[in-house]
Amino acid sequence: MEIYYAKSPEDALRRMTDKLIKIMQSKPGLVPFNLALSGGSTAQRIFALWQEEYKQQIDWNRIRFYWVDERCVSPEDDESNFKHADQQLFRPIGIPRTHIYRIFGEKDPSMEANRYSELINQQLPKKNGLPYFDAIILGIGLDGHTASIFSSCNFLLNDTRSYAVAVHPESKQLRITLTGPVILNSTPLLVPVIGENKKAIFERLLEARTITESFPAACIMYRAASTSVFTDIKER
Ligand SMILES: O=C1O[C@H](COP(=O)(O)O)[C@@H](O)[C@H](O)[C@H]1O
Repeated sequence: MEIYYAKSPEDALRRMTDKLIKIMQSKPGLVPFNLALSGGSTAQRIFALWQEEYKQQIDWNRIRFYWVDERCVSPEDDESNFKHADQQLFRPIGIPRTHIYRIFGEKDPSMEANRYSELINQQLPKKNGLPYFDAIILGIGLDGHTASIFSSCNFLLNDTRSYAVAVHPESKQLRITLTGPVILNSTPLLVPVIGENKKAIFERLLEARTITESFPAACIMYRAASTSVFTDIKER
């Protein structure tokens, strides 16, 4: 796991974006470039930055957009991961709708997890017998979850399905999440860890010498072949 320390949240996100651009440039013939997005507040800051500063710098037309997770709500709901990407990125940049593969959070969760698993099985190339994304932007929650794999549903770290239903441990909100095997098959993982409120979990991540399944983000980030963390938290 490599860690890039930046002096501000925006700088950390710029470094992450520059890395993404380099990854894309290192595979010039690779069309489409399949990118899985996360949701939450960090993703919203990324979309705002991309819209403001990267409109001309990213080869948007090559990218096909997928999600690592979605909340089981309608696409108009403020909780929808798709809604924020759509409002802050896709519409302002003018991404063709055919390049966007959203998870239908408004549909029956189990059926939708199966449909989306099937979709990525058909759309994505495979290695090790599993589909893979060309890059994943992966978040880390304050409680150590990643995607929507919480410690209370850590069996999803080893689930054989590509996407499955998860339950938020406190709100009980249903989620659809990418599972561990496909995340680990899809490196590089680009992990933004932004803001003072992430300091405690970031330090726990750095100290997590023994990877326990009660800390899903550590399980994924230490096991992945390539994880790059971008943070504005000061180096100790
Ligand atoms: O619930 C979620 O949380 C994580 C972290 O989000 P953030 O608000 O702390 O940036 C996110 O990566 C995930 O996609 C999202 O659904």
